[in-house]
Amino acid sequence: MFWSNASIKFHYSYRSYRCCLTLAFNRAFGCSLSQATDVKMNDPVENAKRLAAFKAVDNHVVDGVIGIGSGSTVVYAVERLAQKVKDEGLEVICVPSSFQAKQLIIQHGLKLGDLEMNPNLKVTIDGADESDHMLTLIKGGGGCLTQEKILASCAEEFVVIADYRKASTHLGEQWSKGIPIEVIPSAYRVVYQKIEKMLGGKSDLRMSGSSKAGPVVTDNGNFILDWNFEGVKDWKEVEITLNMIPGVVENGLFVGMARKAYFGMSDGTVMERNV
Ligand SMILES: O=C[C@H](O)[C@H](O)[C@H](O)COP(=O)(O)O
Repeated sequence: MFWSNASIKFHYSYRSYRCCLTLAFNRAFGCSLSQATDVKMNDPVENAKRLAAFKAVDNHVVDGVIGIGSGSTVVYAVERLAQKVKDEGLEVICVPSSFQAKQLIIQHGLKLGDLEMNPNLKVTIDGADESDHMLTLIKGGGGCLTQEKILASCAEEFVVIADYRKASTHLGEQWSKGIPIEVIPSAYRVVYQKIEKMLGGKSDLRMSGSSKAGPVVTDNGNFILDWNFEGVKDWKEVEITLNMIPGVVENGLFVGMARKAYFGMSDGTVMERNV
């Protein structure tokens, strides 16, 4: 690789900037940069996710089978679970909702289960893209929703963890990317047309971005449509209508499933919502 003088200069000044930052950090807090990974926790959103996740695990996880959702907030829940297994001898079997969740469970040395062996879950802990005041959720922003909904449906308790940006009064207040809908690839076009005809709004086939040409492919080998809804009054009806369209595998509306949510706030507190 050939570097220009300008990029070399930038590289070295960035390195020395990082170095100074590390030293200043170590002096100020008496710990290494690795302990403070961590600097990430200086990010109010990451900190909020972590607070919510830790509190949910502390309040809801007991020995037994636990459903593990997907996304960036769940990372902290798994971290906390692993701590509790190590420090308190908690005995859990973790059932993943995605490839990502499975990797997290394995990386933390937790016991991995599946729905075939462990169909009854004590609790499922999962993130959300948005929640209204009744804990109606939009999920699937990260492409995982079908297994998540299955795990939520198999659990005695379904607990949501999220940061403050996800807590709305009505869906669509903060989340502008629509309702994710997992579809059989060959049917995406007809599903798209039917949704438009039956419910209005517009759908977009979710594309992969720069790392792969073409659409996002889910863990199940399907595509995702993001439906930009308008004027919805009854979310349960919409959830059912979407799932009745041939070719739809599942949609990211979770209606009446969650009874408890923890939202980490920017001031370091955790807001709890129950329904
Ligand atoms: O597809 C992804 C899942 O539904 C996630 O739970 C949701 O997108 C929330 O993810 P995050 O915790 O990263 O905000």
